[in-house]
Amino acid sequence: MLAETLAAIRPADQRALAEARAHQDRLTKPRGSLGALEDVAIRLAGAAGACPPPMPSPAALAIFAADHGVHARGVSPWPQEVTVQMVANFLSGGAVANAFAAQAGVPVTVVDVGVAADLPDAPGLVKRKIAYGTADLSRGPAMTVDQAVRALEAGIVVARGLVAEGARCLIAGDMGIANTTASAALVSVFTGKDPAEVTGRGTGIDDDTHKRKVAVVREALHVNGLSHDEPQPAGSSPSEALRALAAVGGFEHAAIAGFILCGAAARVPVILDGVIAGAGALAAAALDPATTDHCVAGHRSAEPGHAATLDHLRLRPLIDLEMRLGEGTGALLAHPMVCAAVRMMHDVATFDAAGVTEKPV
Ligand SMILES: O=C(O)c1ccc[n+]([C@@H]2O[C@H](COP(=O)([O-])O)[C@@H](O)[C@H]2O)c1
Ligand SMILES: Cc1cc2nc[nH]c2cc1C
Repeated sequence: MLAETLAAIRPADQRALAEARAHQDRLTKPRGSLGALEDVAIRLAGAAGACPPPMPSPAALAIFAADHGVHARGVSPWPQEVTVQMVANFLSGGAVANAFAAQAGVPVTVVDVGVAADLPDAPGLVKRKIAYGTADLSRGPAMTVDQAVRALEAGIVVARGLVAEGARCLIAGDMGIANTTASAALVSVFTGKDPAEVTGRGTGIDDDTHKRKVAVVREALHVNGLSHDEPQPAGSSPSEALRALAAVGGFEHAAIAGFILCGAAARVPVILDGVIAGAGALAAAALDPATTDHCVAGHRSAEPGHAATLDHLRLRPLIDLEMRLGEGTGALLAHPMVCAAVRMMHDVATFDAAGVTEKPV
């Protein structure tokens, strides 16, 4: 299923990109006056291979939840059971993601890919547990390659299902206590930045804990034979990318990578959230660099590894509100902006059609 998905991914269509740029310039507004929104509209035209691109609506949010063996190293101030408790909160509609999703009119699916507890069946819950949390990435590989592939495929299956139900925009969210440690390790490996530059304070840690967290990320790279000095060259070796993802990632990172790959293969745009979704996108891009052409950066998280991620992927975030929650919240806020950008391509009159005089050249 992974190979089939990778084989279906195409880069941005150059003709649609050129057509979209030319169309933008004929619309009744000064050229460039919509700033980054113009880039989003053009980007989605390239991704869809059509100008104007289809409306990225309705959207669907999937929150991938999992636990992390590295929690035992004291890298998060929160107890591990908060992951399963927040899953219950998502399912009963009480989390921030639910409020933002309701505001944006987006349905929420929660996917258990590795929560360290058994979950009862519930509407809105997809059960694809690979294991009860990863192994401690600072002592050895967090996942086997087989587990990583199964998590990637869980993300693909979820994305396929949402697209089959009519979603025309996918939003990737996450939940997993300690997952900013795995994110930092992935960001370091895939961008080549030193762990000290890309390891942040996650849910909020003091200076001593932050020092320990950086050391844990360094150990994780060392023990797994990975180096930030030799980042996985994007796409040049999918098997090395997969090994790196398995070694220092989490089940939710792998599932998010699969979710993004499936969106790209189906030509359905994916709005990325914060550093966890970003780390998943780095892994997806390392498996096939064309994947990024189908992604929009919803926001920039306060987590330092996220800025490094967006720079590496050459993605410009739509929103920067110093948020660092995850769950898909930043991407949900960006969705109406992405829709507005595309609607502009459909609805705005050209200078010719509206009889508005163009600026003399
Ligand atoms: O999305 C982000 O950029 C982000 C930044 C910091 C924290 N989080 C969330 O906080 C949790 C992980 O934080 P921590 O400190 O336990 O590693 C996890 O559930 C994430 O969704 C998310
Ligand atoms: C309460 C809480 C909610 C979250 N949502 C995403 N990560 C989270 C981490 C905590 C601790």
